[in-house]
Amino acid sequence: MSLKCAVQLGLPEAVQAHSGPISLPELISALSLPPAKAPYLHRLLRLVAHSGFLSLHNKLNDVERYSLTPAGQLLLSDNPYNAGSLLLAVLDPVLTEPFHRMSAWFRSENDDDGTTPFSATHGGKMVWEYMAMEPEFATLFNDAMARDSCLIAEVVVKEGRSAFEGVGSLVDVAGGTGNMAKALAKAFPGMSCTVLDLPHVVSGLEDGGNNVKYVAGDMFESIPAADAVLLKVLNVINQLAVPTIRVQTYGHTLCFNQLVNIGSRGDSNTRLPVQTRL
Ligand SMILES: C[S@@+](CC[C@H](N)C(=O)[O-])C[C@H]1O[C@@H](n2cnc3c(N)ncnc32)[C@H](O)[C@@H]1O
Repeated sequence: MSLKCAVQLGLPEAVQAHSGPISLPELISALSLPPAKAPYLHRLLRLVAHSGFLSLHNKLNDVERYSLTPAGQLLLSDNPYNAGSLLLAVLDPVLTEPFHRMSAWFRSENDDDGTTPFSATHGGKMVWEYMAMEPEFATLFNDAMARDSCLIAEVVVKEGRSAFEGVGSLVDVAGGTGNMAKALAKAFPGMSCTVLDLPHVVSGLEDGGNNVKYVAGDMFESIPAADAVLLKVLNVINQLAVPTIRVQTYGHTLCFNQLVNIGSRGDSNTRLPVQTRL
């Protein structure tokens, strides 16, 4: 929550904009905060530094100064790999409120009606159902995931290159707005990529060039045929479902435990015999 506050205040940008490490009084002024808040900002800075996002420089003339660490640079809003938007999305009350209900949920005996802490908080709606009906939060969340994909895609392309050799077609299941697929299609021009996601996420998105296309659908109903399936965020599927997919459907993992071989191209659509309960 301290980090969320720092991001909302624009602290990373203010630290970055200063020529050299910045002091508390200089930050108070750069952020246009009331001078009386200085002791509290000092505590916040200490916490953010302790978490590894700021470096605390040796006291020069008894003045503490701060600069961004490499992790802190990821919080800058103009960083293409910005992680601040993901932070703001996951710490939005829409997603944090349900955690306040978890103990009550554990104690309740009506689990078989499918209620989750999220649905108990949000009028009975499951998370993706909620997003389909709340475009403002869905945009915040989808943009955050898209930014995250830029960072992860670069690592995957660099470190996991060999896993894609011989893959002519790939479907990114629950691929969001398609940044991962676009990055893979760019890195492997011979591979055609399909992004499967729910209609409210992909409808209206333009196919990204010759080798990226979007398919609106439900992964629990069918998945377009392809050489390989990419599941970037496994916890989209509940913990019980993941082994089910590996064992019953594909059996063999190709890459960073989220790319799964589904056999030869041209297979008929694959069904996942699982249900999500997020
Ligand atoms: C945590 S996001 C991950 C998005 C993307 N894979 C990424 O890592 O940036 C989970 C995605 O799963 C999608 N999703 C949830 N249930 C789905 C379903 N039944 N069928 C297809 N997509 C689904 C959501 O719309 C959302 O885009």
